[in-house]
Amino acid sequence: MISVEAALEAVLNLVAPLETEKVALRAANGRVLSQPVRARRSQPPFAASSMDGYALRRAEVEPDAMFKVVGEAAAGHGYAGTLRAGQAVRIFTGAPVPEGADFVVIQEDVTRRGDLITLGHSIDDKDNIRPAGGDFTKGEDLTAPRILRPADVALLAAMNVGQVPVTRKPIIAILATGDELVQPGEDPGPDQIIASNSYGLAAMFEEAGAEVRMLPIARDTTASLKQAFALARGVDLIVTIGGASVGDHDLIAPVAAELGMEQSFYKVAMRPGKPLMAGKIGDAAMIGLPGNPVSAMVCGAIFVLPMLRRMLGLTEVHAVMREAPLGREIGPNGPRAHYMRAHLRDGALYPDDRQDSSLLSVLAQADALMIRPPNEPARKAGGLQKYILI
Ligand SMILES: Nc1nc2c(c(=O)[nH]1)N[C@H]1C(S)=C(S)[C@@H](COP(=O)(O)OP(=O)(O)OC[C@H]3O[C@@H](n4cnc5c(N)ncnc54)[C@H](O)[C@@H]3O)O[C@H]1N2
Ligand code: MOO
Repeated sequence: MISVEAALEAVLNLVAPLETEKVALRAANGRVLSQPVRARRSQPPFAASSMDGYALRRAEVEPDAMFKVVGEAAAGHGYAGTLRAGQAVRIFTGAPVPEGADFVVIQEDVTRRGDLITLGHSIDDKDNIRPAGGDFTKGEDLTAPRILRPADVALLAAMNVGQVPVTRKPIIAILATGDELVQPGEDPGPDQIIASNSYGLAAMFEEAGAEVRMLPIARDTTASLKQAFALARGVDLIVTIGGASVGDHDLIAPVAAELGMEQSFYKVAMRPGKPLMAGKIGDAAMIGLPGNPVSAMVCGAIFVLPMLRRMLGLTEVHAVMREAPLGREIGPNGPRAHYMRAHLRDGALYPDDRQDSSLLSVLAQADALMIRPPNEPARKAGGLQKYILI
């Protein structure tokens, strides 16, 4: 049995960043920008008014000063001429500030009669002009790698970038095994249950940027498993669920070995998740998750998501570790690191009383996995406890 840390290092060594593809800006949200992208223009491209009012010369601003309105500048339609002494140009938000002007008086501070304006008595010092390139300048980079958020998409659009270089989506095959399993919506026999893990894991991986190929459920026979593995050809990562333990029907390890799997480890000092295995089958990485639903989901979060992030070319691949005070006392931990389903209440962490690895209802209600190191002694409430959000 190896430690969680050693297992994490081993699974990360099984994968590498994938190649770049270009996608249309409309398809870029949530993808990982793989290379820096250069702004193709400055924004704003010209000094622009930030208010509706009158453009004129700052040096001429004083109470009761009068100006002649000689034209108009609107967004998309600038004033072609040059402003001279005693002149003003009617201007609107977003319009280019005319040559010769360096100040915009908001219209609330002006009285207009015909084409003459008179300034009021309390004009702000602020020029109401956004300088050219004040947001970004041509040639400036949006740095990579980063997961593109809606704000990044807006920025890329403003930079006039229509095609975005992103990391190709990792393709993950999910292979559930077990005679007891049927798909949701089917009619289970009296000894059967629904293959819930595949759906939870698919959702988890897709949310993190993978393309998931859901394989048919393999029966507990060598032939059925081999058939399912064959359907996984060409994927980047094969995730098996169940059949990982030591029972007579736990066939993942022997079948994977027959298919040429180079195993990097089997069994991790972690709870839940002990019978985890990982390795390579041909060019694909493979990770075998335990079948218990909570074990599968916890191992998905702790091991598969970091693998996925590495494939996506991200540099921060590990789950974000946080700390909060423990809300109640807890007994001593056993020899495996314990990933306990916990609730966050008023900033403190309360582990659920029920920690059996079959309880999806408890997992679904939990906010966090609090992480206890192996053999940790009993602890009182109040001390800081490490956790990750789920
Ligand atoms: N003698 C021992 N027995 C077990 C040990 C052990 O060390 N010695 N380890 C236990 C631990 S810990 C775990 S975890 C499980 C893992 O076993 P497997 O990975 O072989 O999983 P299965 O036996 O196939 O299934 C366990 C459990 O999960 C249900 N299951 C399986 N797949 C799915 C799925 N896709 N969706 C929903 N539920 C699923 C399955 O019906 C079983 O109830 O082994 C312990 N045993
Ligand atoms: O490790 Mo098992 O995953 O404790 O239920």
